[in-house]
Amino acid sequence: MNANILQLNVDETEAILLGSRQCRLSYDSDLLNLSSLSLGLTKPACNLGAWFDPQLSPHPVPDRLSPPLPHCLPLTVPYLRRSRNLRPYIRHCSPQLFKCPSCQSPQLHLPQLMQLLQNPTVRTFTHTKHFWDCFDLLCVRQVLGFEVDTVNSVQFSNHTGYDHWTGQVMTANELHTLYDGLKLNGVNRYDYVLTGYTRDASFLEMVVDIIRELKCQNPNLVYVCDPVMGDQRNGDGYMYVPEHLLPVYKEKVVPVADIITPNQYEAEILAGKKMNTEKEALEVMDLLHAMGPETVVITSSDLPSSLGKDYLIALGSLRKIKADGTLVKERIRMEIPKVDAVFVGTGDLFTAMLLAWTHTHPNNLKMACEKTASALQHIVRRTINHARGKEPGMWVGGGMLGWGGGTWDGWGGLHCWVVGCRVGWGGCSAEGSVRH
Ligand SMILES: Nc1ncnc2c1ncn2[C@@H]1O[C@H](COP(=O)(O)OP(=O)(O)O)[C@@H](O)[C@H]1O
Ligand code: PXP
Repeated sequence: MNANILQLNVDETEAILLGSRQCRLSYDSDLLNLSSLSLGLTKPACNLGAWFDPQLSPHPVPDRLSPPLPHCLPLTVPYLRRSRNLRPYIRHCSPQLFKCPSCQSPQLHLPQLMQLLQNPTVRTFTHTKHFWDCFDLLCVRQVLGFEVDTVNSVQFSNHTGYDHWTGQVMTANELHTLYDGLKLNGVNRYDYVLTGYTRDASFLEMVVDIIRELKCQNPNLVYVCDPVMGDQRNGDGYMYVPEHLLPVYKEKVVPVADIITPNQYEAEILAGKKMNTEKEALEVMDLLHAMGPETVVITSSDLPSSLGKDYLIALGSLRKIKADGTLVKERIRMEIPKVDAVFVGTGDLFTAMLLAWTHTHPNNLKMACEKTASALQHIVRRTINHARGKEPGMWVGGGMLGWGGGTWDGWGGLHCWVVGCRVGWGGCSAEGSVRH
């Protein structure tokens, strides 16, 4: 767990039992014994998908798990391979057992990325295969089991943090045409809409119109807005979208959003107030709540951390009035170990993860934020290790999957619409994402 930067949550530790039906049925105890840990199993779930990552293989292999883990897992693979839906994902899988050279304990080696999807189908009208969107979509759709339709709000050569970039910006008319297609087919019912980078004011206004319409279709729709506008560089804020987008976000977009995920700079310009202290940060979040959203998460800030300068602070705030009229308020502060590099697109990933985890923990913002931050931490560390040559390529699969390790139940048929950008041509390599 330490190696994967996870903390044991005593209230909610998730365990997964893999094996043939016979093997699973033979395990009838309510307690799972793992080395010195005993986990009580309260809510079994089955057939939800499985992720294997060699980085996660327990070390040393616990000897009190029954049946022993090294025997159980290789048995599982042929069993899973028999399922028609799962076969394509595991046909290259050849699990092997080998002995750890140092301690001689049995180790299980599985291919680095093996994913079994709960909902393998996807209705996608604009397919994106490029880095950041690919990352977010993989994250939400493939790893966490959502069906996602994507719209490329822009298609750029690279991130706009670079000195030069080229590409196309989608117009409001083009977005409307796509949406019309969905409407004509009667497939415009979504559970979530997530928007990220956009740089055209009329496009943003069209997004708002569409969200209003989608909310009529499904009054429970949750709109998650990452108001991507700018960031701090060397202590000064700067915009990477045209400045006239700010009033559109303030007056039109944020008021229809349910969850917003600005960074410190974006929170300050939206609220029209600087946050130099935690007290001011809480005031900024209150101002943002007053604009509309029930949930505000400031994804990073340079507020001082009690743990020292190597930590960055993220803040969350939930403010909602329940049906009985009572006001629910929750504030969260996370101290996140800083990795000494500048990452781009982490905000996108944070928002995608938060969407997924608030879905799983609708009444527990703290848990959703912790799981999101944990994933981000794992991924930025792997990214930097890879960039420094300490880890092999294709970290994306291992990084994302390494952190999950749980079971997810009850996620059938959710639809999510992502309006974001398509950036870069580098495929899933880490180099494109780190600027020193
Ligand atoms: N240098 C870093 N070290 C550790 N974590 C980081 C770093 N940069 C980003 N992150 C992670 O990514 C999340 C979002 O980053 P942030 O910079 O706020 O996004 P953006 O400015 O792109 O919206 C943070 O909450 C943190 O978990
Ligand atoms: N520029 C473009 C083209 C982007 O796609 C994004 C992320 O969506 C950004 C800037 C903002 O990136 P960051 O998450 O690093 O703030």
